[in-house]
Amino acid sequence: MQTTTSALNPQPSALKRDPFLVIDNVSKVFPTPNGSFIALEDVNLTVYEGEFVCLIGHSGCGKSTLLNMVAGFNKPTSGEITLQAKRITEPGPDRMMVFQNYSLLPWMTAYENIYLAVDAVYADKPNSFKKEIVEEHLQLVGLTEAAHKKPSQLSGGMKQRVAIARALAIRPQVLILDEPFGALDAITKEELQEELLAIWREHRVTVLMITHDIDEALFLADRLVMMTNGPAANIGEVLDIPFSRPRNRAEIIEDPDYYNLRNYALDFLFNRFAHLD
Ligand SMILES: Nc1ncnc2c1ncn2[C@@H]1O[C@H](COP(=O)(O)OP(=O)(O)OP(=O)(O)O)[C@@H](O)[C@H]1O
Repeated sequence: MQTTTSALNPQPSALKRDPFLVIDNVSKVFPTPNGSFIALEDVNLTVYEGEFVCLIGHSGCGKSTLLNMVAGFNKPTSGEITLQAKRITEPGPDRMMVFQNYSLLPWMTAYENIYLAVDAVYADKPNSFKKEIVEEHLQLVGLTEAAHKKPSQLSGGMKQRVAIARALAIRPQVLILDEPFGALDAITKEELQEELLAIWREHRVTVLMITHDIDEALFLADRLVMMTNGPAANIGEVLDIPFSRPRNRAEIIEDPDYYNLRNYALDFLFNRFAHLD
């Protein structure tokens, strides 16, 4: 069942808008040698245009399975996912995904990695147009100087900046991030969180992001979707994150609501839906 904690938070203005991305009664069953495995059951979520939504839940609860279906890599066994009322059945340039492991082509430079994606989507546009997009997005993530370096010559944070620039260069409507900062050190992670918020503010792209870090979710998200444990996982609760934007990390952690929300999410994960193993 999906609820919103009205005691802690006011109704977000987002709820008055038209639905943008709708996950409607979605279940996912995987065939396995031991029979069917129900990963997700009856998942419902409505996301509004321009929202930043984080998903949290224990390892193996089905977060990636859910976002892979939004990306179109996988199909629901039952139910449907729609973007602007159009059913998602396959991957498309309107939804771009960024993974924890960067997934850059190692033999290509940062520039070439982004160019390849831009070229695939804007094949019939002139070269000058495509080059301009690549340069604009390298600049957006502060990598103009490193444009001609290959992934092996880039730090983890730089590689993830390239991956984010590549995804945004396609100008998606939805940016899907699967634990994008999970492999980064704490300082780089905070820097990239700030950059992501600045980019999101400017592009007004709708973001769905998996994280294992409650503080990261509280800093970034408009809403935090908390998933129950699998098998047959679904959405346990959705927390509205009320902090005004632009957000300032130092101010947020001074806010008593921050600790109320943090404790609420911790209680959900480690008491109410503790991982038994
Ligand atoms: N192709 C598949 N075949 C069978 N089972 C699968 C398949 N893909 C995922 N699963 C199972 O579905 C469940 C959800 O997996 P998923 O990767 O979505 O979890 P997650 O919440 O993203 O985990 P993590 O946080 O560790 O990345 C797990 O039990 C997993 O073993």
